[in-house]
Amino acid sequence: MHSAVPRPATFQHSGPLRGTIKVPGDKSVSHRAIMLSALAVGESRISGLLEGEDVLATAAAMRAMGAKIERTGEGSWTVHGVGVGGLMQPSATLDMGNSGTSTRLLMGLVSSHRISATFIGDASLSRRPMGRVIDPLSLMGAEFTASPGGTLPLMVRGLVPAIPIQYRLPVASAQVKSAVLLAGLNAPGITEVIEPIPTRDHSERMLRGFGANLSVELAKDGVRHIHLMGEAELRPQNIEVPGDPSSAAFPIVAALITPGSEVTVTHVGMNPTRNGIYKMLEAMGASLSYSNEREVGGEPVADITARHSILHGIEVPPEVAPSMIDEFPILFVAASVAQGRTTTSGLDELRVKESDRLALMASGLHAIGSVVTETEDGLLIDGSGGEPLEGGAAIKSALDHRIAMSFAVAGQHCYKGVIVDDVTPIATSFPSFESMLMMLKGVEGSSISSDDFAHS
Ligand SMILES: O=C(O)C1=C[C@@H](OP(=O)(O)O)[C@@H](O)[C@H](O)C1
Ligand SMILES: C=C(OP(=O)(O)O)C(=O)O
Repeated sequence: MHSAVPRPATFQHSGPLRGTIKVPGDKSVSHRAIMLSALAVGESRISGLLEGEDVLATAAAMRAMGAKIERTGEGSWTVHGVGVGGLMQPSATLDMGNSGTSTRLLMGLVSSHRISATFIGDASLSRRPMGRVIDPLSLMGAEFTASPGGTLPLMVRGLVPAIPIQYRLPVASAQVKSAVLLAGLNAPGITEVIEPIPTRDHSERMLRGFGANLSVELAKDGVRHIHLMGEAELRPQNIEVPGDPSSAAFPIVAALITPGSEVTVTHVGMNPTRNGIYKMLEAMGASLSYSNEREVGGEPVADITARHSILHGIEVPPEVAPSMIDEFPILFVAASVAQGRTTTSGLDELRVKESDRLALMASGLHAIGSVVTETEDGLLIDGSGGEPLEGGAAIKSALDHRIAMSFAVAGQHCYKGVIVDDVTPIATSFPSFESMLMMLKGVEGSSISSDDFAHS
């Protein structure tokens, strides 16, 4: 897990950002690739895996439950699965670090195996609500002993045979959907998840790719019904993980707000359940172009070119939220330098991520001179109209990688730069973020720390 020693860094404005980069593999797809490979019978090969701390926590947990997982090269991994139903009793607690996805999806897997597991995590993860997965998994027969408020540390005891259920998601969450489906893999009969608001569908795509009997029916009212036949036998696969659209959003917004910039990010996942940020940036006037559109590992991908653009404020429709749920922090940065007001609502979920992202973005943007109003479920931002913000403030990243990266990008548009008090959380999802930013800025020696370039 990431070092307990905080590392501050200063991010200054620069000349144009230029270049072509590839961002690391998609975090959601990487977690699922490890988990499903570990449940297949035989050897799967994964390329382009995100080697960030969150995914490494998933890999360590699957190893502790019997899968053989090896790194064979940069981003290249082989996994010998144990078969659905074959997970073994872990001998120690499972440390999930900072990762909500690892925790919730693995709680699902353990729930339908004859094993028990204790999950622990860092201070941020230990505050996040697990009741949303405890509820359906209890209906499937698993037993839980959780900390007050349904938080970590918690213990799960699985049941075999688990009870297949029909479950309507009370919250738009791909993690809850996936936890139920993964538990359903080893339950006799059909597990059905009813999804009133669509969320990222990587689990559905990949389960089908591994040979599970899964169907999705779109009812007349637009509600998705996902059926999975349990006691599945998964066949090993070769999986290529697309680049993470959530990570790509940071260099893309940096290019959009920095005069003279042109940046291309290749091989970016363009799954329609994930690309809301790009749609909203375009609605704000962003110059984005897409090329080399193709399919990789069952997911659409494209190369995206972003050119500096005059952005204007918009009203973000709340129904777009699930398709860009992790991108609001960086959207707020774009909004803070746009012309006019950007309005967001329906974002209660942002309060239970790695941090309360509404509160932290509001206070941080205010501290660097942006005009922000925090509401119960969103932010209203009156942009600077392209003028740089004052900057100069020290921002708390609060164990939240996306807060750290958002303010690193905001530093690009501040007279006095931005100090991020701790950039170590960035390693959970985008370990090469700082060197990538320096490369685009044209700063020599991409391994020097951002403290160094701040004074160069
Ligand atoms: O299923 C996933 O891989 C994820 C789902 C989302 O969480 P919720 O399910 O809590 O919305 C997202 O915020 C997270 O980064 C990854
Ligand atoms: C919310 C996130 O991840 P997780 O829930 O897996 O911690 C994220 O990556 O922004």
